[in-house]
Amino acid sequence: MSLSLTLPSPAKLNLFLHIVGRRDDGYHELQTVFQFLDYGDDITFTLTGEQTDIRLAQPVPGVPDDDNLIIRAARALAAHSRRPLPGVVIDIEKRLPMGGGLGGGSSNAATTLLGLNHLWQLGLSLDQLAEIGLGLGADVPVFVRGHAAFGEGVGERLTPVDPPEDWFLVLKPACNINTGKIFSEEGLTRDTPKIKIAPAFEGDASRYRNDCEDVVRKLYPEVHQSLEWLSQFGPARLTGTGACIFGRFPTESAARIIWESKPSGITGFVAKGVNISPLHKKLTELK
Ligand SMILES: C[C@](O)(CO)[C@H](O)COP(=O)(O)OP(=O)(O)OC[C@H]1O[C@@H](n2ccc(N)nc2=O)[C@H](O)[C@@H]1O
Ligand SMILES: Nc1ncnc2c1ncn2[C@@H]1O[C@H](COP(=O)(O)OP(=O)(O)OP(=O)(O)O)[C@@H](O)[C@H]1O
Repeated sequence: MSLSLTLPSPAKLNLFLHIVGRRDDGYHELQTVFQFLDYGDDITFTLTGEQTDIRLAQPVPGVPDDDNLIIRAARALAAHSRRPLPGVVIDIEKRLPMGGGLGGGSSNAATTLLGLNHLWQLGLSLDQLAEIGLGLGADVPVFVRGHAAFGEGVGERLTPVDPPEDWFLVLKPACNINTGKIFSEEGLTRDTPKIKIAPAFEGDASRYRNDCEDVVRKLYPEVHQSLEWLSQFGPARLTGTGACIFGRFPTESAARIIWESKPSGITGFVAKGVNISPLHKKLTELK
């Protein structure tokens, strides 16, 4: 077995996001479809001689190591296994914007859980890893399970779905949005009627929407302007609580033509929507 392993940590999109209620603990009940993108961070795990010494090769700017979801995931897994384990140095190549609604931190946690389960040869099931992941964040379980899904509850009740694997243009308006702030806004829609069954196909833009969008447009003019610009070319939507927005295109070249004409000052990327996570594809190849 190799002592070093590099694994993808992909982005997710919320193809739609409905807020259907609020739990007693204040958390919002959602209905959403998660699809992965073939674009994200890369994480390299290198085993060291020292016993259960878990550290980052370099910090993620703005995130103290003890708060980093990579470190928290590795420690949670080590605590669960309750035995001495080889130390590990973890190096991340960050491409996903933070606080963008692309689930970067949650994806990093899931890649760490699956990567170290493999390298440490713990043999935990996806169910066990998803449960550990849920303790780290509501978006972690879908990244652990690795299949596009209709998510309910706070996103932990997952039903696999297969939306079309189209191309997306993802734009990051020049602002950062705090998820907690959006969920605490008074004007947020919280009573969208529940969909009874997992949508077989998310193609009808008028039936499904992102309930955070109106509030985010009002608070962040940059997001409003980007949505107005992108919606000239077809339906444009917010992912998660933003700030990233996306448009869907049938081909890569169609998405790239629009990307070339984007207004200055906006960053972003073109990526393919995929129903099997690139993380799981890579792990299957290793077996
Ligand atoms: C919006 C989504 O990205 C959709 O996929 C996720 O539900 C966000 O999940 P997450 O990143 O794990 O969210 P956190 O960063 O833990 O949430 C920050 C804060 O947002 C609020 N929050 C979050 C998720 C949720 N379903 N209801 C909430 O009310 C809570 O006050 C929480 O303390
Ligand atoms: N490894 C990590 N990568 C990115 N952010 C991290 C990481 N560990 C902890 N964080 C913290 O998590 C916060 C949210 O980051 P993340 O990239 O997951 O946001 P997001 O894309 O909006 O996610 P979501 O869609 O789940 O709301 C960051 O602002 C940062 O403080």
